[in-house]
Amino acid sequence: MKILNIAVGIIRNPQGEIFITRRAADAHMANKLEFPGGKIEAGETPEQAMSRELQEEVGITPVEAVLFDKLEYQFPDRHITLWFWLVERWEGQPWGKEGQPGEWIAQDQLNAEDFPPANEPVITRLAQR
Ligand SMILES: Nc1nc2c([nH]c(=O)n2[C@@H]2O[C@H](COP(=O)(O)OP(=O)(O)OP(=O)(O)O)[C@@H](O)[C@H]2O)c(=O)[nH]1
Ligand SMILES: [Mg+2]
Repeated sequence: MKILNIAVGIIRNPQGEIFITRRAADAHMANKLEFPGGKIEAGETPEQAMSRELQEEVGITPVEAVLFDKLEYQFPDRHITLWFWLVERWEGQPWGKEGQPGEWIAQDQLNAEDFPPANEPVITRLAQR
């Protein structure tokens, strides 16, 4: 059983839109929408991991991040702990730096079925506000 610790960023602009990317066709949860992020490496805090991943994947540097939620999820082959950081201040402009499509989506238009199942409580919370 794989144990994964993941930190992701919910990048939200003043219009209430969130920057979402699409997972690669050959990745776990292929073609699903996702919040940019990835595995927390040894010696990193969850916030440091999120910040590094946002620089690597979407080319921004978070200036401030607030923990939005922490969830556990059991897949058939892996157990994941997900840290969701709300990022409303950053430097740079997010884009799909690794070739992945990225787009701004109004948070009340987000659809839980488009994301990995672990994200469901977070999508529900975001869609309500
Ligand atoms: N990035 C991201 N991963 C998520 C989300 N929800 C979710 O269940 N996951 C799962 O968390 C894991 C994240 O892995 P990842 O592929 O982004 O990790 P990474 O960037 O370090 O990838 P790499 O090591 O292949 O370069 C995957 O198993 C993925 O399915 C999400 O919203 N964003
Ligand atoms: Mg990733």
